[in-house]
Amino acid sequence: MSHSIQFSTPSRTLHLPHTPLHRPLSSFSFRPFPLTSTLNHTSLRLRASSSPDSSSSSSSSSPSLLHSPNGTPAVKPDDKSTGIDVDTVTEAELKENGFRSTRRTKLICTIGPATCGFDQLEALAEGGMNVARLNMCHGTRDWHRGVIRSVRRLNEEKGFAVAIMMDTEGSEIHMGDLGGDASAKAEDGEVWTFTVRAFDASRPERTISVSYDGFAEDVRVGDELLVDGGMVRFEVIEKIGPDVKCLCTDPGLLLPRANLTFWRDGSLVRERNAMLPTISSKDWLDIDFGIAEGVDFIAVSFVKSAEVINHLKSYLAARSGGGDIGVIAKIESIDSLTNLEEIILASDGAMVARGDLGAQIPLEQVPAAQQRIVKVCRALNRPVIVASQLLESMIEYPTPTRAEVADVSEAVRQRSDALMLSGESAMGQFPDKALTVLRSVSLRIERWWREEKRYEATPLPAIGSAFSDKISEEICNSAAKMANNLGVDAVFVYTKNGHMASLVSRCRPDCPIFAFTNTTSVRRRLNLQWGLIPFRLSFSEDMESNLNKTFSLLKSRGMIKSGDLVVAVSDMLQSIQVMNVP
Ligand SMILES: Nc1ncnc2c1ncn2[C@@H]1O[C@H](COP(=O)(O)OP(=O)(O)OP(=O)(O)O)[C@@H](O)[C@H]1O
Ligand SMILES: CC(=O)C(=O)O
Ligand SMILES: [K+]
Ligand SMILES: [Mg+2]
Repeated sequence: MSHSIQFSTPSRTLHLPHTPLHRPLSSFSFRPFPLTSTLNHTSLRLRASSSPDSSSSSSSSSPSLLHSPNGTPAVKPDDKSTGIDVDTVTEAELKENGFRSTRRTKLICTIGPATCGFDQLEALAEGGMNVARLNMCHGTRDWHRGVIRSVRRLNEEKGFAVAIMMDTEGSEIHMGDLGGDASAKAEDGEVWTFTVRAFDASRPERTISVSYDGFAEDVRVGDELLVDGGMVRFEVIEKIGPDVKCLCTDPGLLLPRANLTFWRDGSLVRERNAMLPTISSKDWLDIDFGIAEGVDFIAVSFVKSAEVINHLKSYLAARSGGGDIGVIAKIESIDSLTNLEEIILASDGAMVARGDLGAQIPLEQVPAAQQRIVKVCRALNRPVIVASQLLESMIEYPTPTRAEVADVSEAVRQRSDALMLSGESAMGQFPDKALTVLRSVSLRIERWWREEKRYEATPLPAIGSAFSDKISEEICNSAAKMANNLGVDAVFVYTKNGHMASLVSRCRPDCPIFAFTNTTSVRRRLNLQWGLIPFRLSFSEDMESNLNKTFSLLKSRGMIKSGDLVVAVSDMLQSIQVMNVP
């Protein structure tokens, strides 16, 4: 006995015959309407009815149904029964503890000198890295190319779907590199020279180069100069041509290419900054490099408005043949907070870049800004990353502070999609340990959330404007609700462009979401989103056959077992099915 719920119009009842193969408990199927003028007269009617039970011949499982990211079967030719590509970490997690134990919060590692080797990258992937971030402020393009290719090789050889995020330098004011030094210590009372001169060879003692030619002109004696949002502070005491003499008033560690801001009478000086382009000419060259190397995301630093995002997206569409690269807006300036909603709507995701944000607004305002950005992203269905200083002390020490653990917990509790390591993984002494901390804290807080049954009080606003989008949204909302209420083991989502998967993820269901998609690039991009376990699958239009194949492949790998309860949705046939794994 099964039920189906249908959509109907006054003129026509749309009913999709359901052919259950796996003893479905129920099925709800409907198709999006063609977008015609009859839409205005559309009424929604829910009706329980008997579903015609036809014995469709299920196709037997194809050994290479699920492919590795490069499109080749991830199995050895002699292992025909297990043609499924999944990374070892997910597989082990699923086998050991079942669906419920998998981590939902995604983890991003900035790659730098501490982690750029193949073995180091592999250790990070094994440790749960979902996305590798490359900060174009540092390193040469050759260096970045080497990292990108290593990650790709890792994906191909081990079945990982680690995505690559390229982060633009932007044209804000920052220090130069330190002539090869990893850091420099500024002590209280010392006088340092900030200069727009370039050095030929070695850096003169207590001298720092500044990226912005107008610097010496713009600062005034008496201004306060903040490195990295106040990690080190100076007071401008004298200007001599291109050199600015500054007295250290708050000592600390100067890191290569650290951000610089200057303050006058308690306010950030930003007139000149506002004239600088968000995407500099160097950034455009980096973007071309990113397109050529096939990066998955471009994170745009110091976004001020939606315009620059739209501009970049149309450039990418023209250059890379359409939406293969996701554009992430970094929220790290006052302007980006002012124009938050329009920026997020224009983007494919956002980053709470707390490092620079904390240099532009008072530090005590950063937590509220973070909460707001996370909420807006969730409402508008864009993945959101919380970044910077999550485990800063772990650059030097093997254990985090209690405060850092509390900060990570809060980001997970806010249900952000991803957490990001910067210096901890790029140049810290304990990159693997920092990743382990992110992983274990995420798992613990996620479990706490489920145990406490802390469902969100506020419903998610409707976002789609086309009617078929609205249907997708309703299907995903309902599927997630059913998954929670029925206590199912997993939601399966079959999606071509990833949109349905993101809609399910947005609901943050209690169970993990297995996202099956037929392109490698979509698979990697889904790896940024909360709760999604992305697979590549060459699926057909026939959902029953897709399900059958998936079940047998996952079962043969011991990743699911008979009796597991699954809710399945798809963007080909807009339907919800609930069934036990046969
Ligand atoms: N590719 C790299 N090569 C060398 N060092 C790096 C690299 N990437 C990061 N680092 C080091 O890690 C530190 C922190 O990382 P990162 O600069 O990405 O911080 P961030 O505040 O997130 O950057 P930004 O605000 O510029 O995007 C840097 O100061 C630098 O010392
Ligand atoms: C990540 C970054 O750019 C910041 O926190 O400033
Ligand atoms: K950057
Ligand atoms: Mg920044």
